[in-house]
Amino acid sequence: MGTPEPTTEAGRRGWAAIQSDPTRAVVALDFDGTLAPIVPDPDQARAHPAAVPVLARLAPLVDSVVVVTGRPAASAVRHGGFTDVPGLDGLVVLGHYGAERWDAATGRLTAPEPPPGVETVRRELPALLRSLDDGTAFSTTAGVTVEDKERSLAVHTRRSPDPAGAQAALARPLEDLAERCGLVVEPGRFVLELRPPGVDKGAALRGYLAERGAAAVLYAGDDLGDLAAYAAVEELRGSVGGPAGVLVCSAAGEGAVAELAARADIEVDGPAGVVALLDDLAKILG
Ligand SMILES: O=P(O)(O)OC[C@H]1O[C@H](O[C@H]2O[C@H](CO)[C@@H](O)[C@H](O)[C@H]2O)[C@H](O)[C@@H](O)[C@@H]1O
Repeated sequence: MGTPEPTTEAGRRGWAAIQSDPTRAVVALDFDGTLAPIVPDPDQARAHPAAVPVLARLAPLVDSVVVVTGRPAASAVRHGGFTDVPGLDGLVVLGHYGAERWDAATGRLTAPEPPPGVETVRRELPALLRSLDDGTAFSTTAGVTVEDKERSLAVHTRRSPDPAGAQAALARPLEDLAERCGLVVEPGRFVLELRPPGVDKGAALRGYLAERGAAAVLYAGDDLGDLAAYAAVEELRGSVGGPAGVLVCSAAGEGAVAELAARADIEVDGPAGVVALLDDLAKILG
């Protein structure tokens, strides 16, 4: 199969800009659902087997590769297998939507202290979930799991008998708890995350592109949290002198986000499709 073509004029300009001056192009990628296939247990997620090899071939051909993720940076590094990879010595991981940063070049992790509201949520969340449990197999909380991300807590419904129904039923009580604790609820693919406000993937990506002086960016994502990065690319590529950009949607699996697909320039079939696209790009640039 041939390389997918961007379907919009702006996307075609972005794709052409990456090829005309790859040394000023940034390849920015979400982790779960984009580099790593979605699995029921977040702790079992791993980068697609071909992801790290293709990134290692692509990174030396472009300005840089950056992973922009809702995971803690250390978690993405661990689950991605990003340490000590020849070719990925300049890799940057922006974790917790940009609140954290890991640099492969130094191995240094910058992770500010979580605000006190996170500890309050940690204390109160179990009782809140118990109060919503009616004791049946189809209870709102059946199969619901909590991922403690240190700076935030994520309530996952993917393993519920009704993932979308459980997510909808939990939204209001979790929003109330988040608000009382000075946090916000970040919705995602069968997940509601209670996290500190003030950062998003759009701001994280903008900051990184400015730091690199990028003339072009490819951004690939699959989840609601990626919409902020999409918005940043859309705004930047529409501004005079701003970097060109191409938006890739990694669309696959239950809970895939229709709005991303609608705004993307290129749609691919999950992490395997992302890897194939990056492989094509590496071949074009190599
Ligand atoms: O920004 P991302 O890298 O896409 O991270 C977003 C969240 O991804 C993870 O949850 C999602 O993937 C899990 C593993 O495949 C899946 O079980 C879950 O249903 C998805 O929502 C991760 O667990 C979260 O911490 C991230 O915020």
